[in-house]
Amino acid sequence: MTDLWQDAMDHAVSAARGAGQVVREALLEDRMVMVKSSSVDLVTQTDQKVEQLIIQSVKEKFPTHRFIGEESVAAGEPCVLSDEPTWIIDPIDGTTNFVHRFPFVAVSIGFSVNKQVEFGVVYSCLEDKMFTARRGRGSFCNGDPLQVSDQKAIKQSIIATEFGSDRDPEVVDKIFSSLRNILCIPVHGIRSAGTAAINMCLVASGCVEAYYEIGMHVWDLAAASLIVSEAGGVLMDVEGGPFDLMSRRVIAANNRTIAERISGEIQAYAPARDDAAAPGADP
Ligand SMILES: O=P(O)(O)O[C@H]1[C@H](O)[C@@H](O)[C@H](O)[C@@H](O)[C@@H]1O
Ligand SMILES: [Mg+2]
Ligand SMILES: [Mg+2]
Repeated sequence: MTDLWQDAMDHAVSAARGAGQVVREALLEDRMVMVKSSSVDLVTQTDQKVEQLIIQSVKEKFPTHRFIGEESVAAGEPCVLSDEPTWIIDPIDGTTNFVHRFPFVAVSIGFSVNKQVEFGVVYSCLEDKMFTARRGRGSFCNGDPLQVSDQKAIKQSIIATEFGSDRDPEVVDKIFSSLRNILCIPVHGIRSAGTAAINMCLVASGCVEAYYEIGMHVWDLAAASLIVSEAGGVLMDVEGGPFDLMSRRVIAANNRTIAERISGEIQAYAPARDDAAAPGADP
C-alpha cells in the first residue's frame, strides 16, 4: 500500500541531514548567543538560520502545509496545532549544549495531521544518528529497528530528566523534590543529555528506561514521541493521564508500570500550555 506521507518523510530526513551539516559547521566558528524568555533560555543565529532553511525547503515542496517552529514562535508566529498537515520543528534541540560544545545536539522534525504525529525525525548531528519513526511502521536509528528496554523493575532502571530553563525557586524546589523521590526509590541512576529529543531517543533505544520533564515544548517532543511509541514505549502525562502534545509535560517510558511509578513520585505543576495564546484555546 502506498504511504501518503512517505514523500514528506523523505524530505524531512534530507532536511534534517542538511541542517545537521550546518550545525556541525557552526560549531567550528564563534557562536553569538542571544537570550529569549530568560538569561538561561538561549538562542543563536544558527537556530534561526536552520529553522528558516528547513521551512523554506518544505514550503517549496509542500506549499499548503503549516508550521510550528521554535524560533518562529519566539518571533511571534502563533503556535497552533490544527488538523492540517503541520511540520513541528526544533532546529537545534540542545542549544545550551551547542553553545558550550557539549556534544549532544539534535534537529527535530515532527509532522502531524489531524493533530496526530504521522512521522518523526530526530537527527543527533554530532553522533550522526538519524532516528526515524512512521506511525504504525516502527522506529529506526540509521535504518536499524529500535526497541525499548524490557526492564520491569524501576530499581534496576536509569531515568533521564532535564532541569529546563525556569529558575523560579518554587519550580526548582519541585524539580528537586521529584528528583529526590525518584533517586531514592532507589534507581540505578539519573541522566541528562541536555536535549529532550535525544533523551527520548535513548528511551526508544533501550539505553534508559524512562524520561520525564515539565516545561519543554511541542517542538521538543513531537518527533521523539512517535519514535518512543513506535519502539514499543508508552507516553503519559506526569500526573498519569493521557499524554497531551501541547501541555509541556511528559513521561516517556519503556512500559506502563515504570511510567506510573514515576508519575507517583513527581511533584507536578502546569506551565502555560503551548496553545494557550491560540485562537479558541482555553484560557
Ligand atoms: O535547546 P532547546 O531547543 O531550547 O530545548 C531544550 C528545552 O528548552 C529545555 O526546556 C529542555 O530541558 C531541554 O531538554 C530541551 O532540549
Ligand atoms: Mg528543544
Ligand atoms: Mg531548540
